Amino acid sequence: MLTVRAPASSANLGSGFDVFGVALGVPADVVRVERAEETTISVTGVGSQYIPEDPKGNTVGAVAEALDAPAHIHIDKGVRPASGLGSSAASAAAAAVALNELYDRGRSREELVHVAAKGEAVVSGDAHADNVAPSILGGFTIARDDGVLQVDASVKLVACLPEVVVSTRDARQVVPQSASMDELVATVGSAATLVSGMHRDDPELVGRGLEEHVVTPRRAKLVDGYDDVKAAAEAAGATGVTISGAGPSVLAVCRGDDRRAVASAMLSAFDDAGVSARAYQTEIGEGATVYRD
Ligand SMILES: Nc1ncnc2c1ncn2[C@@H]1O[C@H](COP(=O)(O)OP(=O)(O)O)[C@@H](O)[C@H]1O
Ligand SMILES: N[C@@H](CCOP(=O)(O)O)C(=O)O
Repeated sequence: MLTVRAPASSANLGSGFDVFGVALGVPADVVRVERAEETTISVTGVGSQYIPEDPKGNTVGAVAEALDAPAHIHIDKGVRPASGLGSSAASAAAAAVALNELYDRGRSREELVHVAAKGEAVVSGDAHADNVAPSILGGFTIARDDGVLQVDASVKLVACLPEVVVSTRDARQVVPQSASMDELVATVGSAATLVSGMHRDDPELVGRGLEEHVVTPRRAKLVDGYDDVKAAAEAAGATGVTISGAGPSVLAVCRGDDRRAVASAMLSAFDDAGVSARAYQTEIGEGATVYRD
């Protein structure tokens, strides 16, 4: 028997749609695996009533199949589903790391990113790796078709999760199929600024690098109160604000001391919009951790 904790993640970071991601210090999923003749799944924790236990509908089922590693898999959800905090990915990441160990498959962590991404295809229709990469490797990640780059960045964050549900599958429907050259140039400028900031642990550069005008404005319309929450976070000291993943969570980059004020301002702004929310005062964190029994 083996237990793995894999963290929530925030994908896109504005300018890195389907490419950038960061692991969050909290929250996290905890997955426990035990060898079995065939795969069975049980789920407890936050939002577990909305998560299928049929291996064909759960991200961890696809992971067990890809690794040819049948097991009883228990998922204790800390990351609410349909949150924009990589909930489905956290389970897939934890299962990939756990089953690789349990069956001694010898896959590297980079290889496991692609295994776990197969789980994401089950729920969103796309094997996007921008959540599973940070959940497995930790830090800031750049997921490309030809591999993953990882930076052990240290930046303070607030992730504010409103009590509304946005499914990644639905939020992918509003992504435009094309962008203008001006938009491309602006996005490249932001993405380069953000990567530079991650290498320097610089919240000013990372915050500026979140700016993006193609996908984010369309997704923002799916989150009641987004514009006011963003303005409130910036007024309280956030260096940049964007939609976390496909939403509805909103991510704010903070200087060290500002997290409490930023979290409180975001919660008040959601409240003014009639939306209950909770805020995680967190930071870029570690990847999946293995606990042996
Ligand atoms: N292990 C899992 N954890 C969370 N959600 C899962 C899991 N397996 C399947 N799902 C389904 O995935 C959907 C949530 O995933 P997604 O929309 O990508 O949200 P998130 O942004 O939080 O990852 C829900 O429909 C949920 O039932
Ligand atoms: N790149 C994906 C990321 C989805 O993240 P999630 O946390 O909302 O699952 C997208 O933007 O669709």
